[in-house]
Amino acid sequence: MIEFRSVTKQYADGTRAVSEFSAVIPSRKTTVFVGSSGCGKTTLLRMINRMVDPTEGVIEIDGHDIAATEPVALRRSIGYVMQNSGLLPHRRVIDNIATVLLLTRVPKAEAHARALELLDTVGLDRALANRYPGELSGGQQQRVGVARGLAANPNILLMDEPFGAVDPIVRTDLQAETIRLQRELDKTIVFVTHDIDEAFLLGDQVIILEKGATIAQQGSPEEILANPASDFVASFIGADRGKRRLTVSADVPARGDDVLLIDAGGYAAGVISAPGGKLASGSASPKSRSVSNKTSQAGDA
Ligand SMILES: Nc1ncnc2c1ncn2[C@@H]1O[C@H](COP(=O)(O)OP(=O)(O)OP(=O)(O)O)[C@@H](O)[C@H]1O
Repeated sequence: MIEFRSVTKQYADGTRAVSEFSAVIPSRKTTVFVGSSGCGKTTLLRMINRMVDPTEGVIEIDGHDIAATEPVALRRSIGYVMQNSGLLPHRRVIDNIATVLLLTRVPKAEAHARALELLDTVGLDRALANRYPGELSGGQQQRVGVARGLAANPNILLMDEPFGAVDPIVRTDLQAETIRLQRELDKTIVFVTHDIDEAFLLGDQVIILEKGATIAQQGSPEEILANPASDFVASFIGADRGKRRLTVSADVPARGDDVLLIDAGGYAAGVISAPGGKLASGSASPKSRSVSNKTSQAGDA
């Protein structure tokens, strides 16, 4: 569990990026910070691994104040995936994935063996191991970025707008992979996005933020959709615009932990079955939770 208690971050130039933020991020679930540009999402995320230190307040991981943990050690123990993958261009895929392991003095042969396993984990062919990042597609690069984030087998994985730069079809694949990985690997994932649909799809807990990382609403997608806490939230989730109709489906019987992915037209794009199920394209199956994002043609101009 990660706990923020009255955390404030004021940068040297006086910008108050985060103001007295308090929240609990449960273990082995996905929590999504979602909000407009500049509201403080990345600052919140980076305070978890001490890339940024708070000005005030306390952040605890499993009851331990992280201020007492040496920043480099903390950073290496927490996976981090960023937009544009952040891969080192002059290092092969296998070396990029193995970076943290090699830094922590894991023998090279062992680090490379683990990197190859991780290619399997993120659904990439091992034949890509010797390529350079520039020889991969954007979606493949992001998968390598996720593999690198997982290399040290961290309990916590931080993901900062990881799919912001890929096209919508690849993005849907990567989102499905993230759900599958969370189920298979049981990590605590903290995910940042400005895309509310992505937040509702991936998040067990969604925290909608306004400027200064002020919490507009915090809850499960179902809770937020059923009861937007304010006009701001209603507007942010698109509930009052007629542009999107976000609905919670109560009429479909639950079966296990299946998740139905619904495309922009409101059709079933696939089903992810638990545990560890693969995406089954086009099959419309019952689900325990679905967040439909039905985009009406008329309102989508
Ligand atoms: N190093 C810094 N020095 C000064 N101000 C900063 C610094 N980093 C971020 N900020 C400011 O803090 C505020 C929050 O930035 P942050 O990057 O956390 O927001 P964000 O919600 O992640 O935005 P985006 O979605 O655009 O990435 C912004 O006003 C930003 O300009």
